[in-house]
Amino acid sequence: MAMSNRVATAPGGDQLVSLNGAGIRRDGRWLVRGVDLSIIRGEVVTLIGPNGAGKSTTAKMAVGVLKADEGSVVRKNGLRIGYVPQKLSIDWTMPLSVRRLMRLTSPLDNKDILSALEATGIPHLIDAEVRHLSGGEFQRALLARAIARKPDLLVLDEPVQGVDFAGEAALYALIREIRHSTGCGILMISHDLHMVMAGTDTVICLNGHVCCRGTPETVSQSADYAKLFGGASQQLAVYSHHHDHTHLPDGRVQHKDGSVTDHCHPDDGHHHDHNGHAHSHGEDHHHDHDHHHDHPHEHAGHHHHADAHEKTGVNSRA
Ligand SMILES: Nc1ncnc2c1ncn2[C@@H]1O[C@H](COP(=O)(O)OP(=O)(O)OP(=O)(O)O)[C@@H](O)[C@H]1O
Repeated sequence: MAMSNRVATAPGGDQLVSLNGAGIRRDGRWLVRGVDLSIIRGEVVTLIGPNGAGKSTTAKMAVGVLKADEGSVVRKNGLRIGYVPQKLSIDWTMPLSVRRLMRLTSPLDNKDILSALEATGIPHLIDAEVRHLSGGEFQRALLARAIARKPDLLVLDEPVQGVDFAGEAALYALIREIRHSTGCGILMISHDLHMVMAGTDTVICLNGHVCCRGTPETVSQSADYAKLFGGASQQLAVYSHHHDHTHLPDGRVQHKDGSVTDHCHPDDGHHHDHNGHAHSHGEDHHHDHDHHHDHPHEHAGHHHHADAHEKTGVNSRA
């Protein structure tokens, strides 16, 4: 039986949002239930879980787009939230510039718009048509829109969908950098397990309920996690041990000693592609980078473009 959502009172300490036994019920079925989670300033919490596990539903409860049918959701008074939803509904027949997209959900002056676009690496696209953006550029624009509000809490629902491999790494690096420079808390949903592990404090594994939680290391060793993710869980440990360089938004590579080069070093830790297989540097990896610099529309991942646009549009609640 659904209980009423308790009136929000400010959580203690530095807690930005806290869900306690929160659940959403639709058409006589619990989409997700019994979710306990809280996020403090500077913390990155990542939700993982299979399709339909209730990750987006949980994010929407945290943001306030959905009201919990059971349990409570408490947001800090005056909390500013930057939200990148998984799906947006944009009318693609209407002309819409990046600048206007940024202003749809909050009043922003040109300076704020430009500095957010600079942070996500696409200031040159400020007057570009949104429908002409590549998948990765579109995600960067959405992220810029979310950070331009100078949020205390960033909620990112699959922020790298449709983004090619090099762009994915760069966007995750950017998200980590935003956390460090602003001290905001981040609630993130991701399917890219190996990618998020490096930048996550707490992982919550959902499957209609919280299946397991803890540090990335604890969760990756949990039996429940292994059951849900099978083989992918094995490859994760390999990645986290070998991650020693970061891809910057402009495609260059920052090494653990702080130096920046155009490409990876031959002895850099290996990445994994989407199947979790390591690939050799100097082959497809260089290829990715060259394309990243010169032909942003010809990325290996460009086939996601239409899909990303189909799945995403503007959500006025963001
Ligand atoms: N308004 C709704 N009415 C009925 N069912 C819904 C509604 N919204 C979501 N669902 C169902 O709730 C379940 C959880 O959806 P949710 O979008 O939260 O999953 P998810 O973990 O984010 O999945 P994915 O990884 O595929 O994005 C799904 O089975 C979905 O079909």
